[in-house]
Amino acid sequence: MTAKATRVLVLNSGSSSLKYQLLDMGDARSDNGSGAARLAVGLVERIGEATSRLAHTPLAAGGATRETTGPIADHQAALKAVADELATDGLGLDSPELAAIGHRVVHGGLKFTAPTVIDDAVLKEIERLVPVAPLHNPANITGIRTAQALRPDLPQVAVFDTAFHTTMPEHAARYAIDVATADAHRIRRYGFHGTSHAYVSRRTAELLGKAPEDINVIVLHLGNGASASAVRGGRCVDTSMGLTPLEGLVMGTRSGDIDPAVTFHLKRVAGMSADEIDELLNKKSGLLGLCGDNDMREIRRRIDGGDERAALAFDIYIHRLKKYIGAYTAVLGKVDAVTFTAGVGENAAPVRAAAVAGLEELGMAVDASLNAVRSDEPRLISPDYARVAVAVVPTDEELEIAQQTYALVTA
Ligand SMILES: Nc1ncnc2c1ncn2[C@@H]1O[C@H](COP(=O)(O)OP(=O)(O)O)[C@@H](O)[C@H]1O
Ligand SMILES: CC(=O)OP(=O)(O)O
Ligand SMILES: [Mg+2]
Repeated sequence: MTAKATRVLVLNSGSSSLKYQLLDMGDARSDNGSGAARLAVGLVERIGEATSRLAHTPLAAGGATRETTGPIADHQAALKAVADELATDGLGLDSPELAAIGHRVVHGGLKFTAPTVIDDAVLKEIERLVPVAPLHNPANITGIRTAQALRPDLPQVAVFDTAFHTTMPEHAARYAIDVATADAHRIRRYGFHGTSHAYVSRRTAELLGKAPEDINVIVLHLGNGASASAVRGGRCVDTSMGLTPLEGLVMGTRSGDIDPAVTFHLKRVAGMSADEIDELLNKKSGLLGLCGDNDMREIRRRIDGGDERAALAFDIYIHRLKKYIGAYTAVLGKVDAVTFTAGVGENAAPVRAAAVAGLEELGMAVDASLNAVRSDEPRLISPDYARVAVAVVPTDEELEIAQQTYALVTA
């Protein structure tokens, strides 16, 4: 590596999307107080459909967003299109300034507790975990293989969603099922969105002017996938997702918690196969299954227009969220902050207001005018008198992945 190689490309491959950022980790023009400068950011969405869309913003080259629409068949084609966009701005993947490529990998099992340079053995292990992250690990693997083909000489680093949760105590990580069966098949609660929970809990401490070691935080990561975590002194002690990203909160298309007997019932009574039930619970449930829409913006529009199905879906979503706030208050004993993050948590003021409504006895409240403020900055939305701070902290998985990747390859 030359002394000039200070850039990191971060790839966050979702089931049907690819988010990316190119960052300069040694640039004084930091735009986020981290010592890192964003050179380009973008998103490819609806991969595999006829209406794929690539939105690319070359921040280093003037900043105007370029949009391209048209079919992008798979994650390999998506990454190639992104590489072309970057090359147009003189930020191509062939640059000698690129130090590494950092990949979000959703399931790392128990083996990976820290960022890891990817070799054949690491890739094999990520492949072995596909059955427990069927929507995510395959996309992550395609991203890694495509990036390796484009820059075989560069270190590729995996940053795992599961890593932050490996501190969970056994009593939170184990399911109450036969131990021999669980151990034989590595069935336990792993948790996901860990990079976000780690980043957001740390930023919450900063917002409160405290050290992460000195506070307890409940983080509510509400995106298309959604999860809650209980963080004591900077370490995760419980989280709502489990063996797979299906457990826990109501999500865009996933059911979250259900009685496991629903699955046998569907098999025995409705004659559904395991794959059909998997598809039902992961892709046709949650808000989408309840009301036909998975985007919270659309659901709020429908509620404002008097739509009762949308209102019931919203109420079910909020009821589950409230249960987890209560549960994690009990797990932590003392809560210093409840922090909302990700697409819904950062943008949907009605979700924040409804989730915290009626929790005054727990010391939690939301100030309506603070909650209505739109901002990209971390901020408090609780009134001064509230014992527990309620905060909105925009997540930045890409920055966190870039920092962990750069630290590893420059160590
Ligand atoms: N202005 C907004 N108001 C309400 N919800 C929003 C808004 N913007 C985005 N969202 C919600 O955020 C979701 C996407 O969140 P995001 O964290 O980007 O998810 P993911 O990373 O899982 O794709 C959308 O599906 C939508 O429901
Ligand atoms: C793990 C997970 O659910 O990720 P996402 O929210 O990106 O789907
Ligand atoms: Mg996400």
